[in-house]
Amino acid sequence: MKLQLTAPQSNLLNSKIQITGSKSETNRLLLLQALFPNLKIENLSNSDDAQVMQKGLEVTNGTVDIHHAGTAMRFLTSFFASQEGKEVVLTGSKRMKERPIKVLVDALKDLGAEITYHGNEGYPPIKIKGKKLVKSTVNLPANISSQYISSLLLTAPSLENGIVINLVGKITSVPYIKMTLSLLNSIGIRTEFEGNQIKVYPKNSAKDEVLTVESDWSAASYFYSIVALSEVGSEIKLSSYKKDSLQGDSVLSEIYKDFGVSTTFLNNTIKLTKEKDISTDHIEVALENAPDIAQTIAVTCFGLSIGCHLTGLHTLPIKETDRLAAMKTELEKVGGSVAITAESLTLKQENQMIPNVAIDTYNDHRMAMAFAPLVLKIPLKMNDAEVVSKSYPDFWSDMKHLGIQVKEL
Ligand SMILES: O=C(O)C1=C[C@@H](OP(=O)(O)O)[C@@H](O)[C@H](O)C1
Ligand SMILES: C=C(OP(=O)(O)O)C(=O)O
Repeated sequence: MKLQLTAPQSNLLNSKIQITGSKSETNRLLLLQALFPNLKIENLSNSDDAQVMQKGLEVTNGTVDIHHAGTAMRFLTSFFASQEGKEVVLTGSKRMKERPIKVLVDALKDLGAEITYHGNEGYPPIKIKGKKLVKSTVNLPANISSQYISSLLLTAPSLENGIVINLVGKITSVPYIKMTLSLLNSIGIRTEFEGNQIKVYPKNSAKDEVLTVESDWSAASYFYSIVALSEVGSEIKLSSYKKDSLQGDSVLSEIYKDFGVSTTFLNNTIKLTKEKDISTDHIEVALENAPDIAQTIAVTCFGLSIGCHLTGLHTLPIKETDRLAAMKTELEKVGGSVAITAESLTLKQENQMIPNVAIDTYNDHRMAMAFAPLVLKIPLKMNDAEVVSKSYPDFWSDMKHLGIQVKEL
């Protein structure tokens, strides 16, 4: 599906959007619910990634295809490795077969798991024969993806001896690890995280809890960008959010202050307001704790005609696409000048913007959603716009709700 995007005819005022549940929280809670069936979950994400996770958890034998869902691939690996009697092949999209999983497979094998590669060594597809895992101490490189760590932590309470993970190297995407631990704690599982060591204690049952998933903060980032690129006085309300979020991407409310956007918490709703025009021509942001909002911030800066230097982006090359390369290509198509390294992106301050460019989305939902707000400055075309369903299936209808003109070509 190719879309033509055109700016709203009048100012965005007082729109209110209900955002789907966090896909990160949802996929964790779905796994915990498979281990502890008395758990009830509300406000589940309606994303493709949550659906493949839900379906995957029901399989006992055969092939599980998780498409593009990194969390499902990683979380299900530990789950199936520890499920005696189940035997599955975990596979995914062409890109998933390029996303590394060796660190996690090695750790699980150290714990006694039986996992073999069906394609390239170190990458999906993998064949897993579930076994009772009784060893509990493992070392794991922590600088590639936090999902490997969360995967082990989520399955750990169901292991006879729990788990002790010694993290090696700099720990990346730390808020996602803390989210996993908080969710374990909320159902009564004991955990410890001190220095480079994490422990999860075993547990046979969980509290009879109803857990409500907070709406997705990464999805909120596109609205922060829209407000930042709008006239002073514009506002959008989003629900359902809370001040003490488990999601690291809630740091948006701080970061976007620099773009003149304020955040007001009103019960479970956040109101984003464009308070003032930006007064700087360059911004620096370290994003090792919030990698999923890097694309949004880069496009906001381009749209505001300011330069930026974004760091801590070393995980971006192994996400849905090589996001650093994709951002450089697409920002340069609309007139930007971008330099990338293995862990950073630098956008030069530039005033030119080329209208009506067709943005390529590289099977990456965040390429489509990060570029969409630029419509406030120039009309755009979006190739393969359906990619958004990976995390946010209602994205385009919510854009229309704001008054953005979205036409299928
Ligand atoms: O655990 C999670 O839910 C996630 C962790 C992050 O991945 P990395 O730890 O690989 O950076 C993030 O990019 C991803 O979208 C979701
Ligand atoms: C990186 C992402 O997802 P995953 O790794 O779960 O595919 C994302 O949603 O930006």
